Amino acid sequence: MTSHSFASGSVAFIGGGNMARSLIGGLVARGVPAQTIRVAEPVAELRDALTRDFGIHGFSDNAAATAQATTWVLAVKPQVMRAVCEALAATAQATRPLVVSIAAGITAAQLERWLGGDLAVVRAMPNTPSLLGAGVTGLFANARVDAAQRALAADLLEAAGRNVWIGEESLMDAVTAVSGSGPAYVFLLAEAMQAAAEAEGLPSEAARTLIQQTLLGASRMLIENDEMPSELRRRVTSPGGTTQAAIETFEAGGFRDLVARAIHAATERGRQLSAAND
Ligand SMILES: NC(=O)C1=CN([C@@H]2O[C@H](COP(=O)(O)OP(=O)(O)OC[C@H]3O[C@@H](n4cnc5c(N)ncnc54)[C@H](O)[C@@H]3O)[C@@H](O)[C@H]2O)C=CC1
Ligand SMILES: O=C(O)[C@@H]1CCC=N1
Repeated sequence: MTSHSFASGSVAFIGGGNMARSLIGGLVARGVPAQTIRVAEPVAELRDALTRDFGIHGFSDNAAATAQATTWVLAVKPQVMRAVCEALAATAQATRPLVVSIAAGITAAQLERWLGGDLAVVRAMPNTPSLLGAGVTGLFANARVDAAQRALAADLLEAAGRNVWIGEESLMDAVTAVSGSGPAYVFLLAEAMQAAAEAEGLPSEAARTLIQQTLLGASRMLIENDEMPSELRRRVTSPGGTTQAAIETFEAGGFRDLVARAIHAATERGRQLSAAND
């Protein structure tokens, strides 16, 4: 951690599911003292696993978890966010924490309103590679977030990977559609490649290794070569060769348009989640 550690206060996670687990694991791995991390999770097995694996404090009650915390991370599903916030409004008004939400769709204004108003809110959109410290998080801060709180939120999410600050909140639904959901698109590609490889006669295990290492190697080239994807693709594509045959098939099938429509659908769903759970 940098100088903005939570040693002066503590961080309370509300909801101890998949994403909270990834973020908590990242914080502990980066040396944040476990005794400064609290989690409220109603499912006893999940709560016990978090306290056992990371040595953090577990609570079944949200109010108890937040009572001593200067930073709250709201990590419940969008569908329960309003009820969770409204039940914590009195505590929020009494203690004025920095509120960080990772929920898809739910806006900073909604969170502020449900928590009683006039609060510093950071909306964050991490992704599951956070578990490995290889995540990326889009962050938006409302006007009440000061420089120290901004640094605190950045530290919190940097434990999970890289951060990208977004100036306009309306773009957070596009962030969600690109990087929040994005790992699933890569996994879908891996599933489709696996099925196609087996259809061509490759043994399952051999195909698995070929696909895993291809996705890893291509991702590393995207980052480490720092060249446009189109240029990297050009170098794989010999004229009249095998790659060209595949790429022409993708293009003829409307691959780019399909990706655009998928990301648009995810962006729209983010907006709908905001309206549906208001
Ligand atoms: N899974 C992902 O890839 C990502 C998820 N998100 C967001 O993170 C949030 C959580 O998602 P996941 O971790 O995937 O879901 P999850 O279902 O694994 O975790 C949510 C947890 O909240 C607990 N919970 C339910 N009601 C509660 C309450 N009243 N008080 C406290 N805890 C309660 C549940 O028992 C569950 O363990 C969602 O809002 C989602 O939009 C954001 C980025 C990526
Ligand atoms: O699918 C979802 O709604 C969440 C948000 C981004 C990834 N998972």
